Amino acid sequence: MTSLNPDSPSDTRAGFVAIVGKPNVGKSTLLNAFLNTKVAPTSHRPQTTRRGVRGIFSDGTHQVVFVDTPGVHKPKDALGKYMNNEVSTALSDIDAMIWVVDLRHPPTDEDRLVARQIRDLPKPLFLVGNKQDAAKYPEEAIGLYEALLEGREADTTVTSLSAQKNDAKVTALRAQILDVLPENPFFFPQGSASDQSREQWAAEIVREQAMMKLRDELPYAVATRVNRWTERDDGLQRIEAEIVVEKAAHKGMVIGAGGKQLREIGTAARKQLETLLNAKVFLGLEVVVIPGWREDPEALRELGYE
Ligand SMILES: Nc1nc2c(ncn2[C@@H]2O[C@H](COP(=O)(O)OP(=O)(O)OP(=O)(O)O)[C@@H](O)[C@H]2O)c(=O)[nH]1
Repeated sequence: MTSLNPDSPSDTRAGFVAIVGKPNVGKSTLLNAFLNTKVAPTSHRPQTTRRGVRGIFSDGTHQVVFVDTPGVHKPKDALGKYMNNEVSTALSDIDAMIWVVDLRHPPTDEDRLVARQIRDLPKPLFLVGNKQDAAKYPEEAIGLYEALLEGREADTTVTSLSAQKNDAKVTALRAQILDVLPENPFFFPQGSASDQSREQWAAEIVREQAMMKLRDELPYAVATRVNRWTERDDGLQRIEAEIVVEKAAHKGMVIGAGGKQLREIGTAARKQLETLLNAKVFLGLEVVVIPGWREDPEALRELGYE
């Protein structure tokens, strides 16, 4: 890998670390906890993450580029295939990997799928048992996950924690990860937290809120994009965004009776954006139909899934 950042301090360690695991185990929550900020969307719904979002943590001498990945699952459509492909891509050129599992439950077939993908990769692995706060039998559970790595020869470190509580264990794990990074110049400037544009990031915040509020299959049939972002002299951030649905019938379902649901999504997203940007935000939201976008390669590309 070559340095993208000519201003890197000397004698540095830097590398890429993929965060993998089945849907809904807390990968994005862990990424946000490592960075103490929100770079990736999280929700109670599986498959919230669609792209390999990169979150960057730097101290004076180390830089780790975490690559959050969509949950590994059996794909049902072109979007699902793209999501699984993001995982394979993330694993293809990394310096270490984090496998996140949910300690509240024993392993499932999806966990076994992930274990098979990573077991023989000769890179340091951090097995993270997450949701310890809500697990009844965390020690038994982590043992079951460890057993799926039987035969693995490369370094494995096992930790149980609660990403949501973001306690000292998260900081300790981050320090252990920094320790295994190879000697490299920094890949990004010291202050960067993510490689996403602000528009991509804000679109993900809107999608997160839409996914939390919509029901049934609808959360999976929406995409979001920000088309315009202007800053007024008084600091107000004016963001124009679209919620994309697959069918005309879905449009009304997103908008809701009298526009109530769209207003709720917009208000929740605006509040998040205001907190995270520490600025007043005007968020304009429109719902548009791109028929069958989840199966349409061109539409997928246009929506940033390429
Ligand atoms: N109780 C508890 N819940 C957690 C913890 N970490 C994450 N969660 C919750 O688990 C859910 C899924 O979290 P995400 O971070 O979106 O999970 P993910 O693995 O990135 O999900 P995908 O997008 O499906 O791949 C959310 O409702 C989180 O609030 C934890 O430490 N304890």
